[in-house]
Amino acid sequence: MLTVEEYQRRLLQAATRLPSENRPITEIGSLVGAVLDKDVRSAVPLPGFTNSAMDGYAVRAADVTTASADAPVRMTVSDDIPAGDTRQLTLRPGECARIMTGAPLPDGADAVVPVEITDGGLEIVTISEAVTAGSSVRHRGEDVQPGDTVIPAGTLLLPRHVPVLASAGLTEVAVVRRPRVAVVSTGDELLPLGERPGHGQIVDSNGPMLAALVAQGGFELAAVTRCGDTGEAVRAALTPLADSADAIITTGGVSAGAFEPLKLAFEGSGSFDFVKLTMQPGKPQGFGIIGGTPVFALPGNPVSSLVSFLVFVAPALRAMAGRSPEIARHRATVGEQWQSPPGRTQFARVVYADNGHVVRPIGGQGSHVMGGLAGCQALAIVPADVTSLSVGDEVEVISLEGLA
Ligand SMILES: Nc1nc2c(c(=O)[nH]1)N[C@H]1C(S)=C(S)[C@@H](COP(=O)(O)OP(=O)(O)OC[C@H]3O[C@@H](n4cnc5c(N)ncnc54)[C@H](O)[C@@H]3O)O[C@H]1N2
Ligand code: MOO
Repeated sequence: MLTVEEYQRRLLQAATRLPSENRPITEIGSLVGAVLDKDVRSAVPLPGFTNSAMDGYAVRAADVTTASADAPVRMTVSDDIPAGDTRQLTLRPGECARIMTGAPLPDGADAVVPVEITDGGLEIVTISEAVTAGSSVRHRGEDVQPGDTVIPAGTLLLPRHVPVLASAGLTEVAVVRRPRVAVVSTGDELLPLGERPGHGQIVDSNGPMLAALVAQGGFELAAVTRCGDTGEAVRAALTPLADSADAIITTGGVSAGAFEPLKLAFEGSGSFDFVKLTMQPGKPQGFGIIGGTPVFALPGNPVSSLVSFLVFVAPALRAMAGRSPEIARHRATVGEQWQSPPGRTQFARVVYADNGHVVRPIGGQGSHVMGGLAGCQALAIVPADVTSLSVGDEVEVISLEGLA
């Protein structure tokens, strides 16, 4: 038997980072979740032009230094400058221009008087407070200079990176290609979604669940298919996918039964290993390489498949995508006691209390319990040498509430 950590290391060794690809900036939405392969340097200054930070009046600060509530300054309003105004304007001495947030400051102006300290006049405006030079002005290049690195290589692109990426004057971005993942459910008992199972049959739920986990993890789906319980059926399903996908995930057919199709297809081939792990759920696992493509053969029980994906497959896919392999964990306090099997790392289904600081087990830890799976919010990781959790103990937890 191997430990969880030993098996994780074995799979990570086989997970090589995928090559870089240049993607057009117009596909920026689909770049979120990818890792930058090269520094992003801005081609332009940001802001690109000096502009107003407030709705108000563009002025020379020197013209309003005496303005106060008791002695307001009255000025001629020479122009209206909305955002998007592309004219090159110059302010004449003694005049001001009504200006909106984000509109280009006219030459000659060096401050903006917010509309709130004026009477809002359209032809003549009365200003009742002084402003200093530079006030409410955003200067060209004050945020970013051309050539500045705005996002370093190795960064996982998130929504917060999008504004600067969109504005940096680039046409392409180099990112590590994200793995295209094929999902294959094995089992003669499986029916497609929407069909009503007869006696001995079930709907394939692992396929759609893994497809959702792949998408949630930020990877691409190459295919979601099913195949029957023979070695030939498995080989016929997997061989073409090895060409079109960067990784294949199968479920079922890896334990000790008389008809274990993954084992029938690949055991003894030299390219596949079937192992038992000191974990619960997720004990039987297989891993192999077909035509250069890694194949993660997960156990068929739905809970075992989900846990195996998070613990073994997600880290490997993340490494292929150039990301750090570890998926996020946090610590929580046990709020209700439970038992864990001796000699096994248990991934216990728990629910949160106290904003995620406290976890409680949910009833039914069987690997087939789909209702219980739907009801849990997190997996608590109980080390192999711990058999009993008591109220107040600390455990590490993988949240199932957010994105992986
Ligand atoms: N004699 C032994 N029996 C079993 C052992 C063992 O060590 N010795 N291990 C048990 C454990 S632990 C697990 S986990 C399962 C793993 O079994 P397989 O990976 O071979 O999976 P199957 O037998 O094909 O299916 C198990 C179970 O899951 C259901 N299933 C399968 N695929 C799907 C799917 N796509 N969607 C929904 N449900 C699925 C299947 O109908 C079975 O009920 O083996 C134990 N047995
Ligand atoms: O290890 Mo199996 O995955 O317990 O049900």
